[in-house]
Amino acid sequence: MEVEGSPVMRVQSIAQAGKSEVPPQYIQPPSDRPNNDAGGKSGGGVDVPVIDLGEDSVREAVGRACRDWGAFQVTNHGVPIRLLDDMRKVGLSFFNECPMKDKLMYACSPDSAAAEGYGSKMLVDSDENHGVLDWRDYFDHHTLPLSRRNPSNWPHYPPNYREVVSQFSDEMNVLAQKLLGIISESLGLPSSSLKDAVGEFYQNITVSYYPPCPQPDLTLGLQSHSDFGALTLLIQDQVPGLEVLKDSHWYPVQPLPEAIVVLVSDQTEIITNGNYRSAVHRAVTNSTGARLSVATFHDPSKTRNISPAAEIVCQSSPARYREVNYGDYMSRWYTKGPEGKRNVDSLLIDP
Ligand SMILES: O=C(O)CCC(=O)C(=O)O
Ligand SMILES: [Fe+2]
Repeated sequence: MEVEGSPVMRVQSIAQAGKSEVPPQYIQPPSDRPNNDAGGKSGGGVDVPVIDLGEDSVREAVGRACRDWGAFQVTNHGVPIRLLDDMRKVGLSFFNECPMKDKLMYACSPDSAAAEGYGSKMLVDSDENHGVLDWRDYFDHHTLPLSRRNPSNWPHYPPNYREVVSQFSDEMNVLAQKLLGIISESLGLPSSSLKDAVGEFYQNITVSYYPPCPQPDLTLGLQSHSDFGALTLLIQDQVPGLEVLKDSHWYPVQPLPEAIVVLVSDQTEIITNGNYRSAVHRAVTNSTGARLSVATFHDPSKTRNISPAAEIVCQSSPARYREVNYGDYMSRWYTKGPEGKRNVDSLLIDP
């Protein structure tokens, strides 16, 4: 029965029906299609940097990557590789092995932003977003602070699912804190600067499942956007799909099973007064195999006001961004949609 609007379609069910064409709602306008960027991909051997966190010059390397890309991969990060593998494994089992009726027991409300559970549609319905759908299903978990973590809202299958997600959440929290410290130091700030500006982490973990798509040239797994929080950590499986925009070209992020992708997000751009800009990224689809990624978002609390750090703003470099309440910023993102643009630009004092 239809409750409100049209029922949510599960991309996995559409893919399993085996049609040679995707429904029209999934077809991107020509300007947003993946092959629009002819010749840009991996141009001249340029790649999203891979940084060994154990190396001596880590601050310089992180600073350069944040400035040039807003994105990098880290190795030697201290998170057990076994846990990365387990996280991918349980995520995949939920999508591949749970019958649809079980998955639907966890369906999240399509009418509220960032609701926990099984979803297929990122934005809330509104007149303001144009509504091409992503070729993706996902499961969103609220993981931190611990008062938000309720594992009984998460899949009961496979049996170790909840335990693995809890451990993964804790490890990502430690790594995100460490990275905010390094990023602060890379700007010549005390290591606690960014952490103090963000406050207690609100952490969400989204497992994204991109089924094979019969028309990868016309669709996107996830439309172009920058993440709206402070710092995103992402792991992917061996199937490529994540791309980062740099100088108007899209660069694939090479799957490295032991590495963790770091994406500078909008609040870090504001706090660093634009010294570091958030990474615009998207996911493309392919016709041969499903792809899985796990993104861990570290955000301020909704009540927090975010503005350029006092240590950075001085007479010679005045604030370039207006102060914003994080909760307001987030709800605007979910109604308006990213539309391939950086919403953070709307806060620029002198665009
Ligand atoms: O699947 C990916 O690699 C990208 C996921 C992502 O960007 C997101 O969930 O915000
Ligand atoms: Fe993202």
